[in-house]
Amino acid sequence: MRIAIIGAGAIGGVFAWYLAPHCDLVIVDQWADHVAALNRDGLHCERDGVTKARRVRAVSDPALAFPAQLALVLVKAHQTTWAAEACAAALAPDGLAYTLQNGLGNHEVLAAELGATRVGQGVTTLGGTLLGPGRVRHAGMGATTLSLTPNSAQANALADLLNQAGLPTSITGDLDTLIWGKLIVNVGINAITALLRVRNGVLAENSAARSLLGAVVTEAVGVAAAQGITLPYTDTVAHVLQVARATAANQSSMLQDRLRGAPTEIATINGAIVALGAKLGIPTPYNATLVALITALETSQGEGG
Ligand SMILES: NC(=O)C1=CN([C@@H]2O[C@H](COP(=O)(O)OP(=O)(O)OC[C@H]3O[C@@H](n4cnc5c(N)ncnc54)[C@H](OP(=O)(O)O)[C@@H]3O)[C@@H](O)[C@H]2O)C=CC1
Ligand SMILES: CC(C)(CO)C(=O)C(=O)O
Repeated sequence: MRIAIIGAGAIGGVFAWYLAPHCDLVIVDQWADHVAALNRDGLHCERDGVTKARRVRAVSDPALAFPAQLALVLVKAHQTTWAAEACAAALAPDGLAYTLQNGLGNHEVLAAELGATRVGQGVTTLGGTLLGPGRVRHAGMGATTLSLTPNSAQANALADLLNQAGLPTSITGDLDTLIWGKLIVNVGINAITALLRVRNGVLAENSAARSLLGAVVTEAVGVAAAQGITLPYTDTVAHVLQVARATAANQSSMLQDRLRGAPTEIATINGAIVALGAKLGIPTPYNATLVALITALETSQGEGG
């Protein structure tokens, strides 16, 4: 089976490293130095202090990945429009794209380009860090869950392949619970750690940060409830704090973006809560404030910010 990894940053790189010996894998990435290093030296993955390299094929032109049966979309949200076009060029006419990105709205961008019957969705709790061109760190093994839709046979084939490659994967028919379960963790942790410039564990230890996290998460729970979405845990704030403790030493992905001056995924995380809240008539002032602060930081670069 030919699989295209669209975006081999931190998490795309980890998926690529595990999948490489198990399928005909092609990495599609816009970062020319990364593509060159991958083709020249292989993909280096560090785990628990040990680094191993695997041979991979990487391309900048998505048409060179054609005809892929499956594309795993693992770019940051601001690159999803590019990823949708890359999928259209890389996929065989009956090929499917699966997005495992965080946040809301990426599925819709892909579906607008490919058609909803060619886009699946999932979440992953794997942890990854991009170390440099051709180099990633696998920061933690986690579960990946894929939607049964739009094609159960393809979903099962992909899950089998990922399990065979050593990445624990299951399938769900309840996509909303899956997506919102992960979204609310990111809503509670990412923007606050990025603003405070702290690792995740601080949110559980510091009482002021903890109560801010509680307020932000409670708004998101209200937005989920208003849509009839069942969350996968009963005490949502306690769950998010537990994730902050479990990933205490991590720099959240939004903090990492801020530290390297890259665009964040604020619009598809806290911004999605604000947009849906406005549509449903639910006030979300804490989330709106986080969106405004992160947006101000992003747009003040070069202005003494
Ligand atoms: N990292 C994680 O542990 C997890 C991430 N996710 C989600 O997966 C998706 C992808 O995230 P992630 O893999 O973290 O993204 P990364 O920030 O690691 O990489 C995304 C892209 O950023 C560009 N890039 C990164 N570093 C550099 C650099 N130093 N110089 C130039 N370009 C650079 C590359 O884009 P380009 O090719 O355009 O240059 C790269 O493909 C997101 O939706 C994220 O929320 C989900 C679960 C866990
Ligand atoms: C779970 C968490 C918060 C881990 O850092 C994450 O998904 C992220 O940083 O985006």
